[in-house]
Amino acid sequence: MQLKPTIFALSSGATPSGVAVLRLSGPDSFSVAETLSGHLPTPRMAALKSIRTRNGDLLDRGLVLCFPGPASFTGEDCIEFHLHGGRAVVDAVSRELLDLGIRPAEAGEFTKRAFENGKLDLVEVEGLGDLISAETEMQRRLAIEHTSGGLSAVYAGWADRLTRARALIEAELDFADEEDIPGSVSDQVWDDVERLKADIKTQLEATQHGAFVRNGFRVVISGPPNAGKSSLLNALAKRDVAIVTEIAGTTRDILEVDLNLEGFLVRLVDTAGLRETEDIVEQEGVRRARSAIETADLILALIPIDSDAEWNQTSVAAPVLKVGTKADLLTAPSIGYDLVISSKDGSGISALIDAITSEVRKRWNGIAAIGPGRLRHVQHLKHTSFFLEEALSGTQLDLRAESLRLAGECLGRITGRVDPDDMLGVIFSEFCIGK
Ligand SMILES: Nc1nc2c(ncn2[C@@H]2O[C@H](COP(=O)(O)OP(=O)(O)OP(=O)(O)O)[C@@H](O)[C@H]2O)c(=O)[nH]1
Ligand SMILES: [K+]
Ligand SMILES: [Mg+2]
Repeated sequence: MQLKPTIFALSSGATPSGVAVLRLSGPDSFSVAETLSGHLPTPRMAALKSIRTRNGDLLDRGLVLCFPGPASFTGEDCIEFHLHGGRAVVDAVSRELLDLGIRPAEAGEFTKRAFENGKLDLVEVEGLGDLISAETEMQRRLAIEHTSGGLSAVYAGWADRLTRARALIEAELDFADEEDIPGSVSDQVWDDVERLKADIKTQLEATQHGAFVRNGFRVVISGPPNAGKSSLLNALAKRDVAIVTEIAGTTRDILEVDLNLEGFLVRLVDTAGLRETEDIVEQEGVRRARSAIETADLILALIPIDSDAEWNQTSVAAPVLKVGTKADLLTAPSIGYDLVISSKDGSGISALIDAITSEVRKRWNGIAAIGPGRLRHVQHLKHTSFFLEEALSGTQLDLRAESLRLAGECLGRITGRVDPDDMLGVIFSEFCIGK
């Protein structure tokens, strides 16, 4: 293992806090920890220690843990100091570490080392990032799947199948004249490649679905100017996020507020009122509003119940809820709306939240499996299946084998491990070529 500089960082949240965890990783971790806190405890066992400067001044008393590499998070020797979580305490110990030649870690540097030392693959790294930033229960569940290696194992299994297929095809190419190679392994290989392609198609769909858990279910609030869109956003957010005035054309930028509905991230999007206008700032607002509608999972089409405006955006893909607004202004029954609300007196708001939640559920129930929802995975999976199709439809065996190789490479990019040398091992285990 290549030796890198020793780094440290505050790994717990912002100070002040009950406990602050300072983490060190790298070849000098143990010697530095010994300088500060004396004899190190048994690996992975916490010990209460006095932490002192080199002059013997007491900085704090706290727990010290050591994790010898490679069985540590980063794969390097690691130390954790569990200090009292005061800013001055953390600063004093950090200063001492700097004086001892340890440098502050860059963002993600511990995880980067874990990846470089083979402790985590890219899928697990992404899962870890998602887990740390997870705000809803569904995001947590999705992320924990991907940190614990479940998905990596699926990809690794596919990579193995591809490697095997390629090895068999190349063996057929190389040793076609020899007698002890089974007549035609091709049929069996291509059957499996066909199955793999189907598996990847399923995974691709699941991965695209994951975007909805990871990035949120986008609910776009649309309608004519002054429909009460920003008022509704504020009512749902329970705070004054958007400017509300009686002037038509108040909102121009896209405004987003996140809600957590039954464990799902729901992203509410307030938009400019749709109308023809000479004002170039408002024109840009309307353009943004239209593009928000195109990426919506659900559209709330707001129309004041005392107006004769209509929702006429016909070519949208997402489901549309027609919401009559300003219900407090009219007592007569209103028809033609899915729901009627008043942001002023709050009527209908909880029914609207129920309706949004039920749309989220509907969407969720239509999903058989869920993947990480990352564009990177989607792209690599698409490329993989492109090359599988090339391999399946090709006529020349050597070119088909090359397509399998390219497919394997695309798959390998997902986990960050492209393993070209796996080939020989498989060839030798399948055939006794050397005899
Ligand atoms: N009586 C009543 N007035 C409302 C209600 N909701 C909004 N308004 C008023 O309608 C006007 C427009 O509200 P906004 O929330 O700014 O409407 P908007 O759709 O965001 O308007 P633009 O951003 O200009 O497109 C304001 O004067 C609000 O106070 C409501 O439920 N009842
Ligand atoms: K307005
Ligand atoms: Mg507005």
